[in-house]
Amino acid sequence: MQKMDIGLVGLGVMGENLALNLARNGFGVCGFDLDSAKRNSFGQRTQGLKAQAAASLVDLVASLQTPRCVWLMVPAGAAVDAVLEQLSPLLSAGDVVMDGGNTLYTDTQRRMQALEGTGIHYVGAGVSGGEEGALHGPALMPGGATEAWPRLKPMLQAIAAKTDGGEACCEWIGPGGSGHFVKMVHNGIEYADMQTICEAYWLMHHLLGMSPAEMSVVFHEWNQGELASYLIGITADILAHTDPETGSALVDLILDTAEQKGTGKWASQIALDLGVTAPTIANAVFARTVSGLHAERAKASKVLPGPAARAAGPRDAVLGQIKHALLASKICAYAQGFSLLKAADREHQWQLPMGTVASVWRAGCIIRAHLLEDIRASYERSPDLDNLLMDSHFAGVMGRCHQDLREVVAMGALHGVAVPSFMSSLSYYDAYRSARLPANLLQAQRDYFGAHTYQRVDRPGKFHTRWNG
Ligand SMILES: NC(=O)C1=CN([C@@H]2O[C@H](COP(=O)(O)OP(=O)(O)OC[C@H]3O[C@@H](n4cnc5c(N)ncnc54)[C@H](OP(=O)(O)O)[C@@H]3O)[C@@H](O)[C@H]2O)C=CC1
Ligand SMILES: O=C(CO)[C@H](O)[C@H](O)COP(=O)(O)O
Repeated sequence: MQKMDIGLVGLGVMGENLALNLARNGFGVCGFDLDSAKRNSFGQRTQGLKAQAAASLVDLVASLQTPRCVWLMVPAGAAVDAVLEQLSPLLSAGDVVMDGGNTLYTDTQRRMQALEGTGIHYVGAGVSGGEEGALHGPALMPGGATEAWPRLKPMLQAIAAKTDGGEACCEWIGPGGSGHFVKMVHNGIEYADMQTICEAYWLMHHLLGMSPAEMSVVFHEWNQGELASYLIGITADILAHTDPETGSALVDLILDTAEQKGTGKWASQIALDLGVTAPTIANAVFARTVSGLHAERAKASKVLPGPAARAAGPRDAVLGQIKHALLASKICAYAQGFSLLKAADREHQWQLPMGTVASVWRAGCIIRAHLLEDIRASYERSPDLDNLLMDSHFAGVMGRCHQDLREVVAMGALHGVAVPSFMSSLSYYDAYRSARLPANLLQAQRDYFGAHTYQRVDRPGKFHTRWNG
């Protein structure tokens, strides 16, 4: 029997579509899922293609050409460990295992260590693009055992999304857990991007009294210019969608409680661990957590005073300001994400290719956006850029947009509309561009109560003062 090129474990939303994508690109795929219904569905969907469903992991391994290549697309966490426990004894030195789930990068590092000495090449790959992307072209961010790359490269680059210039959105990221780290940062930016768009929508609703259909037209228009991105595009589609049963805009009927699987939280936690300032990303996570307090918020809305939102200025002028605020906030979120990459790179010595990361995110993934080409170009100009905001192009855009970001944050504050992402982006921007901050007073406070010492601006050394003596 003809051997297959790759085995795919986990035939859920992503796994089945990735397997189909591989098969359509001419690679032989053997799929396995614990759920027999999913195995049967896979068999049906791949009829006529070089693909088959295996009844067990043993059968899947037996179906593969050597050195074998197995792609895991099961839920992150315990399921990956469970699969590896059964799978690794069936494999030999030289075989490749790639986990494409949203795995915490330290788990990937732990699994790599556990496989040390077996000769199995372990890879942690970021995969983005959702169901559609998996089928038609995801962005792929593989990292881990470099020996695996020659084996994976032809398959992954064939199925990956392509930019308008035909470049595959899949490149080798680096060693260790770097592929999964990059995907986690992608998701942190995704959280920030989504929350900022939600705040723009909410301001249009409260301050301009716009209907979802009217907003859809605006988002559609914005999607033609420098804000062009997948998330702006799907927002335009969502706002135009009518519920067939009630005739209302479907978005108005959705419960305002956001769920999360953890990647944005990890990005924020790791930013704190690495001492990276990432408030737009962290506030996007907090915006989801406060949305979860549905019943409490309902009570508080009747007790806690605040201004009532009312009409704010001429529609076109306010929309122009919100558009600029969105762009400025988006740039701040990317700046924070790339700072996180830079800090992790320093910590782990991964030699992360920043321009390549931006390049891989240009198509296929959820944060794909017009602006990623500019980010790629800025890291090409200055690979060691301290902060994306310091690139001349982005400094110019911020110069053009920061005043409108201020106006929009002020509007939110004055009208009692919560805009945590806009606000934190502005504070991030203002803090970063301040040659002096009030941390001198903070150091004095620390020294006052805890004799923690401080440094002076006029002479070297560490100093302590008896402040109340
Ligand atoms: N959905 C998305 O847009 C994206 C998801 N991801 C990540 O990809 C991974 C998979 O996501 P997704 O496809 O959405 O998840 P699904 O839940 O749709 O699919 C996972 C599949 O794995 C199966 N499975 C679980 N344990 C095992 C096991 N031990 N052996 C074999 N199969 C198993 C599940 O079966 P059963 O249901 O019976 O448990 C299920 O069919 C996750 O880590 C996710 O975070 C990454 C990018 C985008
Ligand atoms: O990785 C993804 C996209 O890039 C997944 O869709 C992920 O599940 C989104 O995260 P969350 O469920 O926390 O919103």
